[in-house]
Amino acid sequence: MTHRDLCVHSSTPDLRAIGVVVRLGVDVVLDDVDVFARGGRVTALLGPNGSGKTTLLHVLAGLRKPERGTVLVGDVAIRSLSHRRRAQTVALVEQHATTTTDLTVRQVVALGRLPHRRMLGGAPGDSGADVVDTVMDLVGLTHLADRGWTTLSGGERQRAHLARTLAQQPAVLLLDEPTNHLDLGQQLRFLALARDLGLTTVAALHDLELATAFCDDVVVLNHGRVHDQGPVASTLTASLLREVYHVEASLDPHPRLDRHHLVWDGHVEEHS
Ligand SMILES: Nc1ncnc2c1ncn2[C@@H]1O[C@H](COP(=O)(O)OP(=O)(O)OP(=O)(O)O)[C@@H](O)[C@H]1O
Repeated sequence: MTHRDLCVHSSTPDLRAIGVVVRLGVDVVLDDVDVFARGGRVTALLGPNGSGKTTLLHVLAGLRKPERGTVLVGDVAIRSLSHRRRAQTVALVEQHATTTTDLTVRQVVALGRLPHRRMLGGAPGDSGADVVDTVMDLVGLTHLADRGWTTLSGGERQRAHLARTLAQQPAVLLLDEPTNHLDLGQQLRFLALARDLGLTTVAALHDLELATAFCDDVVVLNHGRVHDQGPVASTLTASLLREVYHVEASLDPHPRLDRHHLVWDGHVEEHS
């Protein structure tokens, strides 16, 4: 089994948020948000701290019901699906996912198979052992399969959470700051893997260089609104970076590679 065999869906659907409004306490945290993530592509979800990225990912995953608006996977409203069907369709790797358990790494990854097991009638159905083996190999954790979960380092846990999520075999993969515990090599491997899977992927990232290198499109949030969205290089303009991040920077053509890279002139505005 290879990573290509992991996709059990006949097509990779587009993901759309339409007119999403979320209020937390008295604050409107997402304000009439429209997002389009094209099927099979990797979309970076960018924006300053507190701009609404995690909240939007929870809405996209169907975990949070917006006050207004809807999320469509293909032409199906995500919240119209049963929990089980939703888990087979969309999977979220959380930013601060914690699992305190006595389980081994392999058992934690195997939890991702639960939405695919037959719940009634006694027949265990597909145990998905080959899927679990494949995803553990993909994230480079096979050698730690029998280790206790609590003995893993932060980066190893992050990779195991990705493996558990991939074991769900979703069509849509949502990642909340997936590289924050990873060393440089693991960051590059992780995002290359996410790209190569060919799923509809939305990844909240703070590292604009990684977003530029690995993502096709970007959605930029600011104060709970979509500031702009579209292909990476044409969307992350110097004026957007100034307005949203208050830095003097631009995406310039890379001198050696066939892509853009971030150039920052060293100036940064003080907090007002
Ligand atoms: N339970 C809550 N009650 C009130 N405000 C909340 C609540 N949870 C989150 N917020 C606020 O909602 C806003 C959006 O938070 P969110 O976590 O979605 O932002 P983010 O873009 O993911 O931030 P970061 O980059 O720092 O992780 C923030 O201003 C946050 O303080």
